[in-house]
Amino acid sequence: MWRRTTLLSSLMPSSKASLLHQMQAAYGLKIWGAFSTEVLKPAKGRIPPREKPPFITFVLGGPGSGKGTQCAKIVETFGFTHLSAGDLLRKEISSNSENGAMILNMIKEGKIVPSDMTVKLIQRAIESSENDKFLIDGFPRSEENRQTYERIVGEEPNVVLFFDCPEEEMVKRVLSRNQGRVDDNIDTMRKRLEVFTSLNLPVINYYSEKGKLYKIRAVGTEDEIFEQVHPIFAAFEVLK
Ligand SMILES: Nc1ncnc2c1ncn2[C@@H]1O[C@H](COP(=O)(O)OP(=O)(O)OP(=O)(O)O)[C@@H](O)[C@H]1O
Ligand SMILES: Nc1ccn([C@@H]2O[C@H](COP(=O)(O)O)[C@@H](O)[C@H]2O)c(=O)n1
Ligand SMILES: [Mg+2]
Repeated sequence: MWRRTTLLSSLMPSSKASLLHQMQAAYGLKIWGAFSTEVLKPAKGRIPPREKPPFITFVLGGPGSGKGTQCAKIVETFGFTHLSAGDLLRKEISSNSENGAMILNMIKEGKIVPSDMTVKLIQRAIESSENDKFLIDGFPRSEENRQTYERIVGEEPNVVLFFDCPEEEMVKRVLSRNQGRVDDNIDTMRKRLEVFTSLNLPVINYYSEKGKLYKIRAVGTEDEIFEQVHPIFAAFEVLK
């Protein structure tokens, strides 16, 4: 659903907007092309609509496996926009949103926040960016996350990275992270590891079966790990 339909309808005469809404209901929002020529001139300050879906990479791995660290390197080298699902949820807490208290409790417990909330935050962040390539870090964490994204956004990821790291190493990294996160303690870490095994591993297997998964051995120095990541994106740059 990269059609920015709310934005789109607000740029149209009301008769067209109403037609757009009827067609959205009838055709499940797959109608961007029909209206795209009408909105090529964006209003001042508005982001122009995309002509094609953005390039999406899901970045998976257990807590402390180094997803955020490697995403920063991919951003620097390949110009992606990094969207960490956890960071988007933490921002919701600090912006005093109505769901903030519930999200904070879920994060303290290492539990997965209701999928439609997370997907909408991701979708909003993508739609408000002019970039056409994104790293979605820490998502999908469960089959329900994955299916909700597909239902709401209507697209599949182009690539899925999996940072595969031994548990002892992940525990060591998280407990020495020192960034003041409420979930960086041994009790929550145990729960997060359980959630990773029971809910996230099935998603990783799903993408493996679909041939979309790139498994990275996430041990060694940050640069050594990035040496495995670099060729994946370099290949996609060549294909563009
Ligand atoms: N290769 C590495 N070797 C040692 N420490 C590392 C390595 N990569 C990252 N770290 C450190 O480990 C900690 C966790 O890394 P990072 O925040 O990138 O993990 P994450 O997968 O995003 O974790 P979370 O799911 O909890 O957000 C950080 O303090 C980071 O500096
Ligand atoms: N898809 C997601 C991602 C994260 N959460 C919650 O946020 C916590 C921290 O996530 P990090 O990726 O920053 O480690 C995580 O433990 C969950 O509580 C979520 O619900 N759904
Ligand atoms: Mg992270």
